[in-house]
Amino acid sequence: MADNGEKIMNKIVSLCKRRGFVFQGSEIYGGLANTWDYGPLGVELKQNIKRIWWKKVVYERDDVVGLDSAILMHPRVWEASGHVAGFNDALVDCKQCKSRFRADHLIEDTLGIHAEGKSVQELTEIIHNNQIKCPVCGEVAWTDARVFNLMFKTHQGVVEDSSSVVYLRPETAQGIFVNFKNVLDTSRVKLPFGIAQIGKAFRNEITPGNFIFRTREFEQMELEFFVKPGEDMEWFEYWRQFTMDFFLSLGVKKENLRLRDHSPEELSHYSKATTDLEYNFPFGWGELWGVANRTDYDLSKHIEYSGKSLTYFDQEEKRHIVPYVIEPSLGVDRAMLAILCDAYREEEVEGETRVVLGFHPDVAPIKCAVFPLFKKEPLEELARKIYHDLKKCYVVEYDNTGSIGKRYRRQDEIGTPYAITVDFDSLDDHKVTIRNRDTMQQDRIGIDNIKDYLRDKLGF
Ligand SMILES: Nc1ncnc2c1ncn2[C@@H]1O[C@H](COP(=O)(O)OP(=O)(O)OP(=O)(O)O)[C@@H](O)[C@H]1O
Repeated sequence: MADNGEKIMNKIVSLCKRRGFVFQGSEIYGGLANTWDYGPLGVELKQNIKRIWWKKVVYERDDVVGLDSAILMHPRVWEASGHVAGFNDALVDCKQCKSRFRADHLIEDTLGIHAEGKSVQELTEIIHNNQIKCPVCGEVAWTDARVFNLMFKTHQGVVEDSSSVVYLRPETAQGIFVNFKNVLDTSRVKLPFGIAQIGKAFRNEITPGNFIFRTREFEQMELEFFVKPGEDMEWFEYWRQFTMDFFLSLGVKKENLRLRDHSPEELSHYSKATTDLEYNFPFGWGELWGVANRTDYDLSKHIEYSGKSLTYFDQEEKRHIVPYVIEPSLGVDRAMLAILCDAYREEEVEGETRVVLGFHPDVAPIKCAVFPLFKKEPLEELARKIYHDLKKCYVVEYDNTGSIGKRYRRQDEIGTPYAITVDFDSLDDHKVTIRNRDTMQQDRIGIDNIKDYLRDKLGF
């Protein structure tokens, strides 16, 4: 990571901890490596991201329905999907310092070439032929690359034998495929249609890191969009563009987003075309949202393994078909990190640095703050009344400690778009001062107009 990128990441991580966005997991026990807990503001930010995604992908459309399937599934699901045999990453160890790396990442980071999808033999050769140095100790002393299955295995019930093995799902998608028929039979959906789901996924990543970018437990927002074969590439293009538009609509800067198409060698075994929406994180470009044309691979495999008919009767053609599927898959935690990184800025104001999270109002954890100018009655009484009244519509915070300047800074730092100050004049003229986070401009408005004002400015 470039020095500046590392500095910015450190600032974001420390802000997240200091203000209650993200805490180290199990911190009082020394922490469990690469686990993170979302604090009071983090959970709001995360919920907002999920709610916006659900609104855009499910509620605003008439061709997508929702689902919430179980994390633990029949082990045959993962045999059918190819995860038991093939959900592997290749790892290499440095014999000198014992550091462990994901082979494709080691190659990408040191040689700058994409190595995803290459065989262990190919990865081993590239590492040896290029005499890649260990990023930790600088030696060239690698083991051969070897595969490692990323699924977490556990046991269901009291007997721990091979018949009780279950996996923590490594993606939410398979829960959708196995419910394809249930949804078809109960929802009167017609092709093209999608099934959306938000939920936890688990991968025993070889090298987790970069804060909440890569963890072993994370959340996904996945859509499986079923289409007629032959219409798949059209829909692939549609969802590819959707991903970019989604983040632009949340105010994420265009120059920090790019769509990267996978080369034929990089494509997963099930995919006809894949594009990643990538974000320019402080540590470099990274995948945010993967869009894959999974063809009829998954449904066909489940037909084969379950013996059940997972077909769709095409009324026009009067025949059963196995639909193709386009999958846009977005990580909640990565989306949150991208939004945090994009929103973070430092500005010089009157000789002081102010830190701002310039969140789009839709994602901002707190929409408005209410301050009494002084900690005194009847100022507080009026301020509290305004606060309680606003709470019925928005997530609002009340703050009566420190100077007004300090209180503004505290709200800037957590991305609150508006702050209202109740002063002595408010008692007579029934007006308050409302201040915009970004322009720092202040308007004097009637107390009765606060809700209209906010609705107009926030857009909801
Ligand atoms: N370990 C993880 N931690 C956090 N989010 C993840 C993780 N793995 C995947 N995701 C999220 O789920 C989305 C879809 O998963 P997908 O299987 O396409 O990822 P992937 O290609 O394996 O990711 P990567 O190449 O970064 O390992 C990703 O775009 C990402 O946002």
